Amino acid sequence: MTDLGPATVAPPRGRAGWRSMLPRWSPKLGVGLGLIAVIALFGLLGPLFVGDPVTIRDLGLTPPGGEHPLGTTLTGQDVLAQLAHSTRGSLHIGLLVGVLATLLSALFGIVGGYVGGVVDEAFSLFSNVMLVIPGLPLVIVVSAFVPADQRGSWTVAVVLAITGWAASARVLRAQTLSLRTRDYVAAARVAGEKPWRVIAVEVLPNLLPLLASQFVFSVVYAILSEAGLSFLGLGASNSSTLGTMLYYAQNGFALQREAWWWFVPPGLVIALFGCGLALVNFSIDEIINPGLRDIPRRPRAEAVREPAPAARTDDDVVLTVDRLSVVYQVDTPVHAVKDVSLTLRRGEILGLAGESGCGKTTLAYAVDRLHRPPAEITGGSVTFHDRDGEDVDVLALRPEELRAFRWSKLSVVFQGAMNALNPVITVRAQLEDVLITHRPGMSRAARRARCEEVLRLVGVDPRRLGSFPHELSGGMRQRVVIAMALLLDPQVMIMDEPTTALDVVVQRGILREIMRLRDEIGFAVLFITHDLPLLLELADRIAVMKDGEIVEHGPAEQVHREPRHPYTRRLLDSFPSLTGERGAFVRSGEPAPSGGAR
Ligand SMILES: Nc1ncnc2c1ncn2[C@@H]1O[C@H](COP(=O)(O)OP(=O)(O)OP(=O)(O)O)[C@@H](O)[C@H]1O
Repeated sequence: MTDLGPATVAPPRGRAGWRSMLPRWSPKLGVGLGLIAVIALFGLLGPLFVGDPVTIRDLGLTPPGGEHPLGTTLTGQDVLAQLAHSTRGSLHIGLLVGVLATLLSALFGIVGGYVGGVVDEAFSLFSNVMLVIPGLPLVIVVSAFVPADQRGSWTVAVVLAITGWAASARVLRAQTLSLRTRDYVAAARVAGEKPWRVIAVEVLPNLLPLLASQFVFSVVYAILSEAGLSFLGLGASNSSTLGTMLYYAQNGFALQREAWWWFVPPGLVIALFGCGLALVNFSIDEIINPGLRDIPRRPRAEAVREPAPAARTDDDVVLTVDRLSVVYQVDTPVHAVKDVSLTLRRGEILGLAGESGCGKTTLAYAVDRLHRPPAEITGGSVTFHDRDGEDVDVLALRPEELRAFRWSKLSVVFQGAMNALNPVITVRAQLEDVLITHRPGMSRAARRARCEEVLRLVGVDPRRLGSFPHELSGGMRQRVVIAMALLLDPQVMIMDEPTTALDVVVQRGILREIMRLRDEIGFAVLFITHDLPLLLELADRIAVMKDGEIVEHGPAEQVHREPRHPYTRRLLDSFPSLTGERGAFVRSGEPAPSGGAR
């Protein structure tokens, strides 16, 4: 199933793995790197070409021009020379703090999180204490405590580093706690690797994008904080930085004298450098969470939808999907659903089978418009034929209409949906929530009665309404989700591998329940699975999907006895001796005569 959840950092494997940890080229990254490169070069090489920044001339304040492209200060010192040396000083402190704070946060966050136990508790306590101490006042106190003549750039860097690592350590700890439970980390531990090696080889590479982002953040924090400290007269005494420049400009009443050339350049360099680092940070964020990437906007000429069919051709049809196409607009666009046409009749179970990756989930999401960028519907239509005779063009519904349509006319049960139940809310509250949203006029008593009714329908004791999800078995939770999908008496239910996570016996029980409910209530089901033999037992009609296309479509019996497409034959052959007589197990609950109960 398409993973729409939050992205996690995948373990690096081989060259491709390392390449995936580099930021993708984007205008943001280009501008960010450009700004950083220009300012870094200016700081590195500029001092070699400009004169002495401390030389006092008998010029006083002079505006930019001639010999002094950025003018002079009150004491006749060249602003350009000061700017070049100050940029170097600020970069020096920024880099020192970036490295120190990143090392500290890695030590307390990663080592603590991985080792656990007392070490983690002690490290965590220390990080928390550092976190609640207000940063700037502490920096001011510590800086003021160190005598001015000993307050070099190293001292200032150390002070800033010890006040700026704790938040990053918390983030790294949380990520490490999650990583240490991953199978490949457990495998390395079981294989007898030493803890430092597991951290270095298995854990650290996964945290590199995060560490890089923390480093960038620390550099920005350091440059800005140092500027603040220097502005207050508490900065490094032996070096000039952009902050000291601003401090002297302030002391020389540059603003009042309208000597903009004195304070604007250092302010601008700080702002542009921060801006450059922030832009690079965006690109690093995109490695950690690819979902943040910009989706390239493509011309939508081919995406013009055809209007939905004006009228249904068959009174029995409840859903018509006509030539639906869905494309994932990524670097190399993925045409996941190609011109798919399906009709679903009232009360029928239509099975959609196909191997993993053929586009089943994408289709299920698109039919209910639950797809998210980069997925885009590039053509076709979805029409819902309501009981009352109205035809609804699903792709044309406005957001409000769509909200009302979903769940009450067409509900969806996704693979692993049982895990979607909120663990801290009772089953009753979660069921009632749906009714409160969609049936605001319903009385409390009626809501309760309906919740009990649907639970009974799916074979769960209504006394379980007061339970929390963790108090139910996986099968019961899945039944609760199906009950939730039934609450508003929908005419169509889309079920995407609803029982895959369950053991065979529970799976069979639920499938029998679905068939019984379909017979009792009469809703139609679009049942999606990779398990074709299962559909042979369950579905009335079957559509077989391959590479985004429907390659075969017909009554289940026909698909079973006379599969026309070679792919269908291959799918059937891949489950040779496991398939009993069609329908024997699910429909009657008896094992198949061939002894092939699946
Ligand atoms: N976010 C995405 N970006 C790019 N391609 C994607 C994205 N999500 C899915 N795809 C691609 O779309 C195609 C269809 O995926 P989909 O998840 O719909 O398949 P599926 O048949 O439901 O598979 P499964 O049974 O394993 O869930 C696959 O080739 C997949 O790689």
